Amino acid sequence: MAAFKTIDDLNDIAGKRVLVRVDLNVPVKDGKVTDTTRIERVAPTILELSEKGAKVILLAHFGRPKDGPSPEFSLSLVAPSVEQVLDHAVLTASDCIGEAAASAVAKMNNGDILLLENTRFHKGEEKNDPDFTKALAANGDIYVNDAFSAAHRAHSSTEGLAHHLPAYAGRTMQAELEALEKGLGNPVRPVVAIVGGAKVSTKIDLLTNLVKRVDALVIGGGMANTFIAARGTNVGKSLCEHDLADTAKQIMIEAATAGCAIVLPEDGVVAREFKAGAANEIVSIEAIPGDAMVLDVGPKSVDAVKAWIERAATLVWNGPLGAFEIEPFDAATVAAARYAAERTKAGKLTSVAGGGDTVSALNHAGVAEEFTYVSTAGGAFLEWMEGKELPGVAVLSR
Ligand SMILES: Nc1ncnc2c1ncn2[C@@H]1O[C@H](COP(=O)(O)OP(=O)(O)OP(=O)(O)O)[C@@H](O)[C@H]1O
Ligand SMILES: O=C(O)[C@H](O)COP(=O)(O)O
Repeated sequence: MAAFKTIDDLNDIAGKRVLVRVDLNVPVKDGKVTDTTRIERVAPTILELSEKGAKVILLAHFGRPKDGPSPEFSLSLVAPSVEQVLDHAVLTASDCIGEAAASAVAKMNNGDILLLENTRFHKGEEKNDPDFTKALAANGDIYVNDAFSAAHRAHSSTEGLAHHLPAYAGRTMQAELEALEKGLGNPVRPVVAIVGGAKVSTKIDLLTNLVKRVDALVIGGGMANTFIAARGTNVGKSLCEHDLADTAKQIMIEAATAGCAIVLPEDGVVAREFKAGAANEIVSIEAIPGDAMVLDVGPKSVDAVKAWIERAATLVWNGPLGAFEIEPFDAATVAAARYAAERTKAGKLTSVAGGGDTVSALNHAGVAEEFTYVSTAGGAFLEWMEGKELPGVAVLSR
């Protein structure tokens, strides 16, 4: 039995007003949605509830408006894409509470889908203000949260509502929680984590939590330079947070105490310019030229990463191994991603990945679909990997 109620626990919902919190915080350029992934993820929940005859009322935030309503942050920009992805009419209302919302809800027929305006147009949303939460709750009989990627926020629409209405996890929330449980909650061992990306400073909590939870931690990307420098190795002009040497040492000590192997690059691909096609060479990590920077881990390191993936039953991944946006410094990330996908397809590995750049890197490698689960959440995925309790998830727990 799931640790939280899901749509499977909902019976006889025809005619019921179901408030569904979704994450429609999608990228928009020149007034058009440029990536509909998040809408596609919540579509199954919306359509399932609509098919069961519920009046489906969507609640979402969009951007970070500071001073109340503004056209730039209006969900009316996103509504046409929601309609397109759902292939179903989507009604809209000019507010998420008050008369505008109430009259739009009153006009709904069973199975209709209504998108209310940006919840963050009201200050009460981010304050989780009880009066605002009550005003939202007035339009619903049931609350379904399908916005894992906003679950690290204790806001009225992500947390507060669950105290006012019977609360259930939507299909995407359910899938995300089940995948994350397999990744770190109750994983099959050995568990290997790959953490890369630019800086240690943004991922200290993540690294500190992981060394206690996984059997091996592979560190790549720019952040590996900080660990290598902390060991006393010269990293030339590489991206490196020298002031975090003590933090890196402490993480290595904690890993040793917990029995977690730390895997650092043995070689690197160095260049003198941060640009696509820059002249480059492979060097041992102990011999980085003083005027060069490491932009990717080298072939020996890739072999070591693959060997760890081969040993692993579970892989969690956040952050690319190199500057994957500029070729040829995408090579290690692409090779490791493809190998993890191959092992997953062969049924040997459970692979869970998340993070904005990580998802782009897996898409670039052409294997995002082949991982066991790729999270569309940014901050929420990281906080979950850091071992923090997510308020929007905690409140759904049975
Ligand atoms: N050796 C390197 N030198 C400089 N930059 C690097 C290096 N390796 C990786 N990067 C950069 O790290 C960035 C990705 O790191 P980040 O930590 O942001 O990933 P993420 O956690 O998946 O993404 P997000 O923060 O968007 O969720 C990329 O822009 C990449 O170019
Ligand atoms: O885009 C996201 O990660 C979520 O929608 C949360 O948005 P926020 O960081 O503005 O709360």
